[in-house]
Amino acid sequence: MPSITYELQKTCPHTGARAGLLHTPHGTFQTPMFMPVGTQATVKTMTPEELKAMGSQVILSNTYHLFLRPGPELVEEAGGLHKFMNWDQAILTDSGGFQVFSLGDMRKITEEGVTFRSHIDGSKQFLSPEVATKVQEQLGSDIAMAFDECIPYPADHDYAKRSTARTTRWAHRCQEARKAHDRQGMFGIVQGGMYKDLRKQSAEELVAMDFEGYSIGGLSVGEPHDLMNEILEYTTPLLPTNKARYLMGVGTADCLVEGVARGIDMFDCVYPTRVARNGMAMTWKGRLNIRNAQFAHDWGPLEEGCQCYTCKNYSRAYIRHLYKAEEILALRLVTYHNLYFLLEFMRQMRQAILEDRFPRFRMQFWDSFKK
Ligand SMILES: Nc1nc2c(CCNCC3CCCC3)c3[nH]c(NCCc4ccccc4)nc3cc2c(=O)[nH]1
Ligand SMILES: [Zn+2]
Repeated sequence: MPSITYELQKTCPHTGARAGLLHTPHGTFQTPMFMPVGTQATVKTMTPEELKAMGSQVILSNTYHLFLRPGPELVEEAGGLHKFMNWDQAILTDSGGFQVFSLGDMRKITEEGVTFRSHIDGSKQFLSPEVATKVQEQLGSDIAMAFDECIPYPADHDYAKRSTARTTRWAHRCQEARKAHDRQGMFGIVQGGMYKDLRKQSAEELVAMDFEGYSIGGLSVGEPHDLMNEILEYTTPLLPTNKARYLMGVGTADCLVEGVARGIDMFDCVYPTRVARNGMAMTWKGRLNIRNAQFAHDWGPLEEGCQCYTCKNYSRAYIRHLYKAEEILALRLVTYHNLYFLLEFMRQMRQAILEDRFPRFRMQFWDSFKK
């Protein structure tokens, strides 16, 4: 019995949207689901209790960052990530590919793997399918990601073809290197750039390797939303319906609703937590920067009707004051609201799918969402 199983509950008859459950060794979570990002073994400014209170059931952490600091050995000594950070629900770790490739010219890619300089102390480091697989086993996440190259945008067909073929060979090496199938699942990551022929080949070859789930990588890398949706529309149906699909790096309401409409079950993004630290609050009508002078005398909540801890206890005027005074509580209150907003957004989409009214939900969203 694999450690990760997806249970399909309902598919929307008009779109590709679906609702389901993902069963993991650390509990089951509902899909579609947004996964808050905890890069360095913490979702910045939030405690595990607050994350649970807002309904978060799965969080992300990262091989790249934890490999460099504090090192997988220390986390292993703690008994794994769950014990280290006191989180007893599901954890998904990214394989570090994306972060290394975002280092730009501080890295060198070969068939063997990637050598790069640590962004912390400039030391020479090496990541490969084997190293990334071992580190994720030491971290003890419930879901690990295969080690891949996220192809930049734009990229020509020849580069995308060669890179995707290497990512497929790397995926096979990850499968070969795994030793913890019983307690850790691994997702294959579909690449192929913006080329449908390469997406098809990547998906088919990864599906043949029988991963516990599949990510669609190489998107949300600066391409227009229409192009992302076109690639999603083409690629998702190539993946098995009895396994979860995870779109990496997507975390704004407009992209989430279109990803759900095309059959995506899981999403992650640093966006809600990152922009919160800059005063940006996410709302059903778009986003607002609370530091703006227009909110100085605004005694209402960040968002009318929001049931989150922040909106039930604090005014826009107070939160604006906290930002102006550079008070740490400001970061916590907007982070809480942004994560709650996205989790609530996913809950409402899931409910709409289960009640056969997702197309109406999607239309109403677009009617009220201003860019
Ligand atoms: N392995 C892998 N990871 C990818 C990621 C990282 C996903 N979050 C990982 C977490 C683990 C820890 C850190 C993040 C991506 N993130 C994005 N877009 C984010 C765009 C964005 C960036 C900043 C703000 C807003 C949007 N595209 C991605 C593609 C890939 C990919 O192909 N392969
Ligand atoms: Zn709120």
